[in-house]
Amino acid sequence: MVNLLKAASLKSIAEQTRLTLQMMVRMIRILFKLTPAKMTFLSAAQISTAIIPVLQVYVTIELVHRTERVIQDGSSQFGPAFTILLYQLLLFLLQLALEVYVDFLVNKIKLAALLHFGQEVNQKSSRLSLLHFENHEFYDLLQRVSTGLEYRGMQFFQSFLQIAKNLITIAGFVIVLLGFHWLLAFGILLLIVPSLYIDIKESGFKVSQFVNQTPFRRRSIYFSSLLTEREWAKEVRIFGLADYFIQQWRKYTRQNGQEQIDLERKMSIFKVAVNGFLLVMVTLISGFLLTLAAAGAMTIASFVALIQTIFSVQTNLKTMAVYIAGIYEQALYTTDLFRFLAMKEEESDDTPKLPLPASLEHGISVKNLEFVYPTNGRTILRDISFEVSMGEKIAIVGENGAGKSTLAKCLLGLYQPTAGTITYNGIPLDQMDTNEFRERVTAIFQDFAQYQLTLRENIGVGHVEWMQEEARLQAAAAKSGVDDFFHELSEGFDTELGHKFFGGHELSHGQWQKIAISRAFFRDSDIIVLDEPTSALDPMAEAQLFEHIAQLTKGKTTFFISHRLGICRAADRILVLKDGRLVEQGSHDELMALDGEYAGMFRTQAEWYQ
Ligand SMILES: Nc1ncnc2c1ncn2[C@@H]1O[C@H](COP(=O)(O)OP(=O)(O)OP(=O)(O)O)[C@@H](O)[C@H]1O
Repeated sequence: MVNLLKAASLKSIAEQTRLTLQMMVRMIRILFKLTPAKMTFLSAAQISTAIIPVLQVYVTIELVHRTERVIQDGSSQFGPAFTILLYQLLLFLLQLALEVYVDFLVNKIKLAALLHFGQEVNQKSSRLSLLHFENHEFYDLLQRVSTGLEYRGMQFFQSFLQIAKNLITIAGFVIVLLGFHWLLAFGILLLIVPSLYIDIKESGFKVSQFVNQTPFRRRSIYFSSLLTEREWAKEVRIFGLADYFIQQWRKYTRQNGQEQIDLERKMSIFKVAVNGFLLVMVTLISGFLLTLAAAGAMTIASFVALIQTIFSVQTNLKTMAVYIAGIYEQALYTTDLFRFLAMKEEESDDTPKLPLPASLEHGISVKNLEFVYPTNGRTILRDISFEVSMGEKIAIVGENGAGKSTLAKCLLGLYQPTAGTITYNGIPLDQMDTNEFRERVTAIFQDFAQYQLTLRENIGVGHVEWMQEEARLQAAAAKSGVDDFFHELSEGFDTELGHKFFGGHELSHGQWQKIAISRAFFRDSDIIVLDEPTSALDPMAEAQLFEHIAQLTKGKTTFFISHRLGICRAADRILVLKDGRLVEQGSHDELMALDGEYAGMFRTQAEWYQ
């Protein structure tokens, strides 16, 4: 720890201070912009409470004076002494009222901050490229910025106000002390330096520890969720995993907790030393006061009040050091927040984006497409080229891991190709207005969403503006086979689905998949991508769906990925991927005649049905 403290040079404190001031100004500006009136009242109320302790010193001096007179002259002096007691009561009541008011304002501002920063973080997450979600460091950062958002700005501002308040109080006390002897004031001011230094250092260590511990904290949360969430409950029981997961959870939780305790322990040695030094200094200053009293430089009343003042200053200094350290800590967390909010969004450059033409008569063209996952640097798609005419039904097939889903994500603009181009009607995907493009495409993935919401919302999110249109909902439900179990839903489209809220109606996996498919139909877009759309459907439902798909997607360009090669017969063209390369393409009959990769896979599957 000594080395740690040495390493934390004054230069790094200066750098930390610059960053802290920068973050503080930025954050406080945002809060004033969000709730100008409340922030102004809060500042005024906090500053008013700062003056009260200084007034209390004068009231105490006066009270001791008048009490002396009561002792000397008897009950005739009772009235004036009582008046001072009343003043004291009034000051306490005023302080109480201000504190209650401050609490109320703080809660209001905290809510405004939570709504503001929560929205910013959520909005940013939704606008970042999908690739960030493949990166563990991104999840670490996301976890750090989403924790305690309501406190971020407010703790900053409150610490700032508390420091200002304490400074005003200390300044008042220093003026009181100066009235007696300059040395008293000087000695008191000297006390601030060591406690401030040690607290700022501690905050720096705590934040870097918090950052370093994030992956382990996420691990511990993950193990806890494995034990508490329904998704995993079956396997945990069948495989008897509870003990193992609890052990793992304990391991990470204990490791982080122990490191924190170790840091506290090491810091506490320094803190005890510094605080011990402060107490010795306070005693010396009090001793000096005693010598002043002995020299007849002050009355008993002043002596009592000044002793009280010196101890109050010491408490105030300690509090202030804690708040200053808190500000440094907040600044480091806030840096994370602003870094996250400044991350480059999917569509961040200012070059004007091209609109997607109403008719896509020139079709889709993929040329020399290559894709490398940045997370592991592996080339997943290489040199893929093909053309698709509007209205064509394209099946994409291949073994597990061949790159089918990755290709679908590239076609949808969710992943940017590392090399090569994808054009829609001659316009490269990266030059197109993303929002407009996404309005024209729809996709259902293997891991489709099961929204724990009503059936209306589950289908309606395909096109939010149409969510209340019963006829459209019914049509989409009929096309995907949701009709088959609609009668089981007590509230029709307004039935809550899923187990998470309001005792919702739980569905089978295949029923959820039908709903996901109706969402795609509900959107009514020009281009449809279905990534294994029928994996959970029974053979009858699958056959029905494919009959429907042919009609429903009439005039629409459809890509469907499937391992069930039987349904590929319905496709106009089949693209066969192998190890990230396009090895064959053609109709079912053409590929069977070619007797290559596809024919081999088809025959193997067919054997199972014979
Ligand atoms: N997020 C990722 N980061 C790194 N590599 C990935 C990621 N997702 C997939 N891969 C790798 O890319 C390759 C292709 O995966 P992809 O999901 O596109 O295959 P697929 O043909 O759709 O497979 P399946 O039939 O099993 O669904 C696999 O080798 C996989 O390991």
